[in-house]
Amino acid sequence: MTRPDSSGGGTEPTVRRTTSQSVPGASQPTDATERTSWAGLPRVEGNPTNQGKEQVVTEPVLECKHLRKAYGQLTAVDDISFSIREGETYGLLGPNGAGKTTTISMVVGILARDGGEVTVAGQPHGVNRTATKAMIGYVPQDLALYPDLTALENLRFFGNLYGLHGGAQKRRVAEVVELVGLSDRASDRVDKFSGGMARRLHIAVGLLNQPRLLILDEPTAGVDPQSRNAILASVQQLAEEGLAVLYTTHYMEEAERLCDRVGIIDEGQLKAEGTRRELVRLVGSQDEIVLTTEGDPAAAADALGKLPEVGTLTREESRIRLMVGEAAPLLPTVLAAATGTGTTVRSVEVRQPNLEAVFLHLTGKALRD
Ligand SMILES: Nc1ncnc2c1ncn2[C@@H]1O[C@H](COP(=O)(O)OP(=O)(O)OP(=O)(O)O)[C@@H](O)[C@H]1O
Repeated sequence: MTRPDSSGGGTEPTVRRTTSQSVPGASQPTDATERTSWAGLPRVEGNPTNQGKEQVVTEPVLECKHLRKAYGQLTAVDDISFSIREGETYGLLGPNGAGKTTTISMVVGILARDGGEVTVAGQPHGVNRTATKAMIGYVPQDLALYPDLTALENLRFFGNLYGLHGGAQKRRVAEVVELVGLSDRASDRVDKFSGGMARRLHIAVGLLNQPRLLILDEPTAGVDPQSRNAILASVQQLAEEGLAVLYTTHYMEEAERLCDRVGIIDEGQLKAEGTRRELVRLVGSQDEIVLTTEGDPAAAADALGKLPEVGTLTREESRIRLMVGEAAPLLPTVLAAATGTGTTVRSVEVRQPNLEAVFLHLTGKALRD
């Protein structure tokens, strides 16, 4: 399922194509209301990118400008800029070796950058900046848990490192355990956990310090579908409650399901950035409607071909394929035209262009090459 975005409504796509394409800033919020966020911070309702989500008027929680990192002759990150606002989930989507981990390592402040700037909540951030690091929760790709301790013992250990003690620690540990859905396994040793449960605990550790920015590096790599769903649901909930989330993945489906905006990264460069709809517009693709009919498919195809909204139409026996702009609002018209000829429509399938197609378009290769 893809979350709605605010790029519809007949407006032109705002994706700019440059070396690194970007959608600047996104639209300004209109309906701001104060409330308290999950992180305990005052926040303003609203999200710059999603209709149906809340809009935000604060400055970006994270702003990266012209990040650059080379390993010897290899430029692993080449002039990458992006920003993330409160309540927004930003996905870095790219294949293995694209530069995702190098980028987020600089954002976290565990890798010195060769160039560029990072600000967290408006403050300069870097390897030696503890004040801004305290606002970040980082969940690295490799698990950093003690297998012979229970989940609770792990959380208490990391809580102590964060300076959380006594009642505050107890409350926070209970909150994060609940949030990742591990309350009933909290007293079990981690070496008894499935890979997915350990990943969820790993996220809980990253949340202990009530971060404003949560950074997750491929958190679903190698986990079972149930844990994957639990992880995605937790991340979604956290973003809804006000966290800014930076999420790297090479799974297109996750980027589509979870992220308000996606940056497509390849060979160290941000090739494009925007909402799913904005990115898909780059390809210029149309939705495809496939009807399986019974009765007189030729007559149905004839009637459908006369609809002004229908572009290319092809028919293979009882299957009729139509290329249209946006399929959803057109379905009643399409069905009425087909059945108006006395033809029965057995099934309707809508296929939308996806980020895989965008990636192919921008880089000339498949995401999973
Ligand atoms: N410490 C290092 N020394 C030398 N080269 C490195 C180092 N770390 C990463 N690289 C190289 O930099 C490039 C980007 O790597 P990076 O790990 O950032 O990619 P990634 O998109 O996170 O990939 P993955 O999904 O496999 O983690 C790759 O070519 C990688 O081999």
